[in-house]
Amino acid sequence: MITTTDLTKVYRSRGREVTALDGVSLHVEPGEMYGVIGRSGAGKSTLIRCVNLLERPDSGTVTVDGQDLTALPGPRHRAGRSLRRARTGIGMIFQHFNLLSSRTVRGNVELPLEILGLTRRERARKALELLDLVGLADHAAAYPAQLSGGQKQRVGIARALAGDPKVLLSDEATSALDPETTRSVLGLLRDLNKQLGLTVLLITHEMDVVKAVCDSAALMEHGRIVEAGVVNELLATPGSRLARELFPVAGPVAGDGRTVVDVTFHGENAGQPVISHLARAHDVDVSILGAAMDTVGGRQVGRMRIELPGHPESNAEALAYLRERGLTVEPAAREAPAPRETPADGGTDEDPGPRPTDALAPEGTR
Ligand SMILES: Nc1ncnc2c1ncn2[C@@H]1O[C@H](COP(=O)(O)OP(=O)(O)OP(=O)(O)O)[C@@H](O)[C@H]1O
Repeated sequence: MITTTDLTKVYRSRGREVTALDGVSLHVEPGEMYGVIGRSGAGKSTLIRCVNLLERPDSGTVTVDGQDLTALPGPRHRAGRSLRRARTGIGMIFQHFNLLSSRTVRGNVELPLEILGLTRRERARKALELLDLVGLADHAAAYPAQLSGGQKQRVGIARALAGDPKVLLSDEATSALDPETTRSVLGLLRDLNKQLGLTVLLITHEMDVVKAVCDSAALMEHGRIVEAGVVNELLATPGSRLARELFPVAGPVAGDGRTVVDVTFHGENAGQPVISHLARAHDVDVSILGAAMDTVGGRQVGRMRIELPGHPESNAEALAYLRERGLTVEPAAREAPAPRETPADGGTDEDPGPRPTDALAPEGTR
């Protein structure tokens, strides 16, 4: 549904050049919720703004619903008619909602409908239908200042859906909201994704957002996608940075005469008492050093750091037993280093690593 090929974008200001996108290729399947995660300055906003050509890439292509938007004619800083038409199929929501304070809730949702040329009566009907969809029909006459943040974002979502888009772009839409409101707005996005078959591309710096709603995800650093894939598959991929970021497990890593491994449970095996079976079948004492369990896409997933006495070679059979049961087993690594500061070797012994839940928080918010 969305494909970007080798996108590059360099900003030039006051003699300085900043490469915001450095060859970004991304593919979002129809009906998918796809999260792009990365730290501040990674290039996420630039990427999402290139998808609807609010920002024109220097090179590369953007195809949405089979149409190459980069090939559509238009002066450099103004969209041509064909691009404007294509954009009605792409809704967008923003971190700070971008509502007009002088218009009522209904007036805000009607704005794109006015631009689309609907009659007054059609606009009113459609706006109320959209407000009903986001659970705000009874606030149609209110002004944005009278709404909570979550309600404002719901208005933003209703407005974004005015052109019956197939694609919704979400630019940090929950970053200004508290955790509970975040959950409810993400729940709404998930419902709309299912109900309308809406493809959602969202950018975020919060792993919890990816965990809560994304089918697929990409990790972005310095204008590049460094890892991408289906979240459930990444969780089963040894060495996956995203898996480590999604389920960080604390605890000491391997030392003398000990085997310390990170085990990822996913799919069927998440509910099985595999560790106690391991202890019995191999007559081995298993210590659990750390664990993180959660639900991804409605399925229980988790990671656990376990320690077995003896060297890894002496535990080869026990580790094979876990792998045979479909678990991903890999040598315990330090918690995933924050992307921006990642040293090539993954950290030093002195480096305690980032805290588990905020590894990707923008600087200044931690
Ligand atoms: N209009 C601009 N002019 C100059 N530099 C820019 C412009 N927009 C973005 N940049 C720079 O491009 C890089 C990528 O910025 P971008 O906003 O895309 O990152 P981001 O991952 O979305 O970060 P944030 O979450 O802080 O917005 C940054 O170094 C930023 O300073």
